[in-house]
Amino acid sequence: MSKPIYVLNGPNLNRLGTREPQIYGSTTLAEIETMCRATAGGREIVFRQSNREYELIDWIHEAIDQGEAIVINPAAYSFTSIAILDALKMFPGPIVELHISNIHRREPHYHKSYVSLAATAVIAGLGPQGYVVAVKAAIDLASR
Ligand SMILES: O=C(O)[C@]1(O)C[C@H](CCCOc2ccccc2)[C@@H](O)[C@H](O)C1
Repeated sequence: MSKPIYVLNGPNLNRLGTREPQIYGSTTLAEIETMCRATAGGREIVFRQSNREYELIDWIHEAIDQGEAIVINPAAYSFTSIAILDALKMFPGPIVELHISNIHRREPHYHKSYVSLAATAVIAGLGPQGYVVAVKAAIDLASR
């Protein structure tokens, strides 16, 4: 029995589809969750979002004990949170960092992600479909 893939989402992503569609598209986080579950090929997906740093850290700890891979869109915490980086460095399996937008083509404060220092792979700029690519990549990396 394989262990779940954790798909974790950081601050403000609960507002996807309501603002800035020119940057993030009009797909809601609930629709993205459905896309991820449809991609998982029967594997369990744990899909969560929080605006609280400590909650994301608690879920990373849960994944350390119970998960096979992590897909994470840390949102703005990518660029600020050493605490999330430290938690991810404890995770033994593959980590795919995911950003809907191409953060490297945006404002300079979005260019350096601490999370990338722990990520196996980084996907940025594919829009909401990037979550599907990230889940597929996580499953592949976990099977190697
Ligand atoms: O492109 C991404 O996925 C980001 O992680 C999204 C973050 C923003 C989270 C979503 O913020 C929203 C703002 C307005 C409407 C909907 C979402 C942003 O801070 C990162 O630089 C890139």
